[in-house]
Amino acid sequence: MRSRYRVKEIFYTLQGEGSHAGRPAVFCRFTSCNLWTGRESDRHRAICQFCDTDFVGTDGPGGGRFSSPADLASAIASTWQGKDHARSRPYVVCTGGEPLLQLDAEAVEALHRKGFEVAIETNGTRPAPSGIDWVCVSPKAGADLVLTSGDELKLVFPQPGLDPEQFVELDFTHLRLQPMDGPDLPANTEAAIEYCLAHPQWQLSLQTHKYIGIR
Ligand SMILES: C[S@@+](CC[C@H](N)C(=O)[O-])C[C@H]1O[C@@H](n2cnc3c(N)ncnc32)[C@H](O)[C@@H]1O
Ligand SMILES: Nc1nc2[nH]cc(C(=O)O)c2c(=O)[nH]1
Ligand code: SF4
Ligand SMILES: [Mg+2]
Repeated sequence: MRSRYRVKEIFYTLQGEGSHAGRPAVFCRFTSCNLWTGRESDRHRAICQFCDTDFVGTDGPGGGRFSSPADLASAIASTWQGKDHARSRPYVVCTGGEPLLQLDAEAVEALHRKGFEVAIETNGTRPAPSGIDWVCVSPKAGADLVLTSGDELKLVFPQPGLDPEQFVELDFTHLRLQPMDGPDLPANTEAAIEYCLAHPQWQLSLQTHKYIGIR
């Protein structure tokens, strides 16, 4: 029980991506992923090779090991910096790494008790506990998708072997294409724009935090 949750970092910023872009949020980045070790020397043999994130260890700002749902929720609540207002609830985005290797119903309940609306960013390869308020699934080529419903499907584009068409009949409210960051970002952005213009059921998601220089 000493380390039920392993967390790389907890920080307060604006959600940069997807339908909630611009919304103030605490990000809780869980350590570890099932599609990459996180070591650069392993990237070429990973299932997911384009990851833009360091999720190894518990050494980031606010990171650590938390022994209970209440401890994790307290750390997240103490990172929220927004003033109380009737029009908004505190918002936490659980990400990683792959948060569904660790996030359980008890943690979600503890966050709700602290007054949080709970969102998740997941690769969709593991089932989600009940109670999460916003589920964003980002499928990865070569990984089986088990989470086939949610609020938002955010496809990193292009991914050889993944055609956006294969996701349109799934049970997601919003469909988003997010250009793959990396050396080909300009061309990937062009391609995503072209795809959305021709297939208006898809909307563009930009990683706005990278453009404005925040975390
Ligand atoms: C770092 S992942 C962590 C959450 C989860 N493991 C996942 O993949 O959804 C957070 C988001 O960043 C996206 N992402 C990761 N690398 C990216 C890249 N190079 N370009 C664009 N989006 C990327 C993921 O697809 C996901 O939507
Ligand atoms: N600002 C900001 N927005 C984000 N949306 C999803 C992120 C993630 O890494 O999961 C992320 C992130 O790392 N930073
Ligand atoms: S599944 Fe998510 S955290 Fe894991 S390597 Fe891919 S983008 Fe990174
Ligand atoms: Mg990120």
